[in-house]
Amino acid sequence: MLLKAIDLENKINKENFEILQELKEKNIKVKLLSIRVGDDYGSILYEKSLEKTINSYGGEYIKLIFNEDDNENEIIDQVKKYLDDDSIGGILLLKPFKNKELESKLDDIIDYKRDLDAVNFRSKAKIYDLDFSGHVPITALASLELLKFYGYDLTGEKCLVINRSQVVGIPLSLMLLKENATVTIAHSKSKDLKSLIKNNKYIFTAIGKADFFDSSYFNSQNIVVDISTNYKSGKVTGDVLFDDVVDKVSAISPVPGGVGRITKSLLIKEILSYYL
Ligand SMILES: Nc1nc(=O)c2c([nH]1)NC[C@@H]1CN(c3ccc(C(=O)N[C@@H](CCC(=O)O)C(=O)O)cc3)C=[N+]21
Repeated sequence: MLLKAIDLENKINKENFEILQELKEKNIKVKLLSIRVGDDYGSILYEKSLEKTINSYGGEYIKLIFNEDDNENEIIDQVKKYLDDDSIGGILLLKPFKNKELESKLDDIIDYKRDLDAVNFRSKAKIYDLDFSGHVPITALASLELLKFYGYDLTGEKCLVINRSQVVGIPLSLMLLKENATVTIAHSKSKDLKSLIKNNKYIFTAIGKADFFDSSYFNSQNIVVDISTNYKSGKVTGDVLFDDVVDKVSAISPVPGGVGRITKSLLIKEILSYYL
């Protein structure tokens, strides 16, 4: 089965437009601030996707872009200036980038209420507590929502998460735990990914290597959620060599047209809630 985004995306977008109508009546304009340091491909793609969407909502997209070697204090000062503007309903710090010290400082100046991807220490503490009532990392949420939309119940199921980042692997693993799944976390240094994949039913991958997993990795029980957006030969592609794998597995989400599209719609949903 193909776990495509379109029906769930339409459902979320419909709800979003209804909220937007309410906001328009109150003369409220939606404003999103994103911060990028460096030139990560997925981040640039996300920016383009968000820009189009925010514009279609008549909102405003404020995009801050810095180089990896820009002065750290200047970056922080610039960001702080925008944070004073409380007409901005959501703040997104795009990841990954190299400077971890700067990343951590930026994470924690983003205030909790507008912390769309739950990077601030208070947001993270709630997630650690398996309390997902505030903002949660949207890509992780999108992966889970896509499966739920197609009726999958993760209770007691073996799930393998191939990623250990703050915005994908860690929060997704905790969200899966909350769904009563049995979770294994793998990463770039994991040995024998093949047998790990064969020993699990649900495979969530965000290793960021274009077309890395061919059909030899999977069996007919696997349900594959491809979270990555990589670039290869002028095209957007996931971690899974889709054409080779699609007929072998039980279900797979495509890239593009899968998790990324849900992520974008859910981000809009999250930011709209600030203004209600
Ligand atoms: N803090 C943080 N949170 C993120 O969620 C995050 C991030 N940093 N850094 C970069 C990656 C990448 N990412 C995408 C989300 C949606 C699309 C998207 O809209 N994709 C569409 C369109 C792609 C196209 O233009 O073909 C699709 O897959 O169908 C792409 C990429 C979020 N990321």
